[in-house]
Amino acid sequence: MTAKLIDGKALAAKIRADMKVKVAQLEAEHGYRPGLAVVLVGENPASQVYVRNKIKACEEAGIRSIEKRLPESTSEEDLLNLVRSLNEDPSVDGILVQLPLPKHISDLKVIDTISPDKDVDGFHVNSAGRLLVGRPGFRPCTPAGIAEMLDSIGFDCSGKRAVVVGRSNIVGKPMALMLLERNATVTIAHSRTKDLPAVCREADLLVVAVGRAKLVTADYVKEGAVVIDVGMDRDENGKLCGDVNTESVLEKASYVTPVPGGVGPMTIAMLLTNTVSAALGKFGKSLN
Ligand SMILES: Nc1nc2c(c(=O)[nH]1)N[C@@H](CN(C=O)c1ccc(C(=O)N[C@@H](CCC(=O)O)C(=O)O)cc1)CN2
Ligand SMILES: [Mg+2]
Repeated sequence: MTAKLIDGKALAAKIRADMKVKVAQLEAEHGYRPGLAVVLVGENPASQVYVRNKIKACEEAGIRSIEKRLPESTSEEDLLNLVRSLNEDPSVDGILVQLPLPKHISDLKVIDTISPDKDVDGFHVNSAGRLLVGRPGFRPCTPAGIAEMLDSIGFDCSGKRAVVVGRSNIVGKPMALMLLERNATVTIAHSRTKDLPAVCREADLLVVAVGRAKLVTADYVKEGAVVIDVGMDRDENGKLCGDVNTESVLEKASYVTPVPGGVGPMTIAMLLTNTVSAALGKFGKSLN
């Protein structure tokens, strides 16, 4: 079998265009435009790129972005106070604090200070709990984007074997819960899993989010499986690549997501979706 690539860039562009329409409708009906606060602490080069792309995506969709750039030396208390002031600001619908934060700041404290109503990253313990018990709430953007990609190829999770490699709070764990919600039989594999290739070969759907360049080769893949690559790594030549050796896997999988141009752009599209959803909520409306 020769796999097809799932074009995340094109799907993200479509979702962003849909959000632009929703924003225009909201403005026409209520004279209100959604606002996203984007908080970046320090000068991590990758974070600067992601934040720039998020702000650009907001602009194109008609979402106001409220940029807050703080120096690396910012104290935890100052950052918490900024988040508290954004919580109180009625023109801010969503608050995004770009991760990773500097070492002297606790990610958890900052995330848990964000008002759950404005938690468009879906990282707050309230959002995580809602996902766990199947209640509506903000879903983390990367797994939500992957769910959209699966819908786009007509992949029905029900009864399928899904293996999620990686157990982070922002990708692996929420992804596993979202697949369970869609009635897949889900395994979470991680660095202590014995015989990882054999576990992965059980999967009809393989989601890899471990941060190890080109770890997954054809030997990990069942014939016809769908392979989702969440990695954002560098190969031996410093070139951007994922956790999946795409070339190797292409011969076995039915679908593979590329890096770049796969899951990454979907993460940003879903951030816009969550922000529009937060703003609609203010007017007693929802996206669907
Ligand atoms: N507050 C958050 N922090 C982080 C998140 C997040 O969702 N919220 N996720 C990642 C980084 N991230 C978004 O913030 C992100 C990473 C990558 C991409 C992306 O589009 N990648 C491109 C390639 C970009 C490049 O050339 O370097 C692609 O895959 O095509 C978007 C968003 C950690 N932090
Ligand atoms: Mg930290």
